[in-house]
Amino acid sequence: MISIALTKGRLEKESVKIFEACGYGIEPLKDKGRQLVFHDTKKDIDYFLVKAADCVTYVEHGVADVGFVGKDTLLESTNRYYELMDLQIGKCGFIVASLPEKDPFKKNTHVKIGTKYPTVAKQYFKEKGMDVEIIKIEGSVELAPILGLCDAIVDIVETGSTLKENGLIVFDRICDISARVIVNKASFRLKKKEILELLDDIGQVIGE
Ligand SMILES: Nc1ncnc2c1ncn2[C@@H]1O[C@H](COP(=O)(O)OP(=O)(O)OP(=O)(O)O)[C@@H](O)[C@H]1O
Ligand SMILES: O=P(O)(O)OC[C@H]1O[C@H](OP(=O)(O)OP(=O)(O)O)[C@H](O)[C@@H]1O
Repeated sequence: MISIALTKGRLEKESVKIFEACGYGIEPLKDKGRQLVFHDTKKDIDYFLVKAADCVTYVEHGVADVGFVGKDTLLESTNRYYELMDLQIGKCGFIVASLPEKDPFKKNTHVKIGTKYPTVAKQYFKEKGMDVEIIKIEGSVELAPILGLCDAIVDIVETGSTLKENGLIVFDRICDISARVIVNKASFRLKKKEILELLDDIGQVIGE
């Protein structure tokens, strides 16, 4: 038996599609109501639906053998797991953005960056040789430079419509993001055959 922690929300539907394409018995997840634990109707697999950061926690603690989670979340976490596959779903990117007149790279004084991703932001500006103040924000990050909480933001962009509708522009693209398969280190030793089979099945449907 293996257990898989799936990130609920944006990655959920596309994750379910992958298991469907693999021919797994994932139907219970398609009509789930408020249920959070599911057993595959064809394979010996349990699925849990969790928030992104918790997906990493469950995998690190070995409660889930495998996790499907965005690279954005992994970049903010520790790395006490194996990252074994790019699922090619949940594609988006990290950017630095602000109002056109608030270019953070042209400011000579103290620069404040609002973000849900402090580790990524800190690392990025450190590499640029800029000593910035990071202000942690939990959501609606685009509001922060508009209201004057910060000079610029580090956030996720997918279609670009949130930035556009709020009058913000991109000053730099930090990196691409997509969902990854992570695996608990001990599980990979103890359940290697089952996990490799799973990765092989997924790899075939996503064309890796
Ligand atoms: N436009 C996007 N905005 C945010 N995340 C996206 C986007 N497109 C893909 N993703 C991916 O989907 C994952 C889950 O995002 P989702 O918004 O569902 O949850 P969240 O970031 O934890 O936010 P919330 O606190 O609103 O649940 C992200 O970690 C990221 O990898
Ligand atoms: O480029 P787009 O397609 O417009 O997507 C980007 C937006 O999506 C995310 O926010 P989310 O919807 O997760 O809400 P949040 O503000 O609660 O983080 C992200 O933080 C951006 O605000």
